Amino acid sequence: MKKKIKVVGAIIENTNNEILCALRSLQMPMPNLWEFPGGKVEEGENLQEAIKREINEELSCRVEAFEVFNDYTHEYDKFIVNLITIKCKIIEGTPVANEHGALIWLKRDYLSSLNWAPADVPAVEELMKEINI
Ligand SMILES: Nc1nc2c([nH]c(=O)n2[C@H]2C[C@H](O)[C@@H](COP(=O)(O)OP(=O)(O)OP(=O)(O)O)O2)c(=O)[nH]1
Repeated sequence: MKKKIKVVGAIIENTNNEILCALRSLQMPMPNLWEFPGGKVEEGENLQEAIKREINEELSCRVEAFEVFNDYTHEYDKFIVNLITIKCKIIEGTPVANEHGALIWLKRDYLSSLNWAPADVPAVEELMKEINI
């Protein structure tokens, strides 16, 4: 049976209404795909705790986590990912790519120009449907 992992991803928007997109590095599994920064939820952690910890580790900044934005399960060849995206706001620091190949801020309209991890596609589509200011 395939292993199922629970993963949280942060949807971080800046004051220009751009979304933070992160490129998985060549050292990571599933390299060269774009994702929402985050990672696996550890045992005993709630989603909010997990996303704050992951963002601190990966981007060296602190976020406030709001509501769940999208919850989608995707079956990859070797495992199943339940990706839960959460809207977040940076409350301290500026994102630094400690682990990712690149970080970019993109307006919603351009999100589909990136090659996203398959589990992220529904969240990306939902974001693109949100009203652009
Ligand atoms: N972080 C993140 N992972 C995603 C997304 N979409 C998606 O399919 N994944 C997959 C890639 C990985 O197989 C898995 C998350 O693993 P990870 O390697 O980022 O998690 P982690 O930081 O806890 O890693 P680790 O050091 O414990 O191995 O979920 C996404 O938007 N963000």
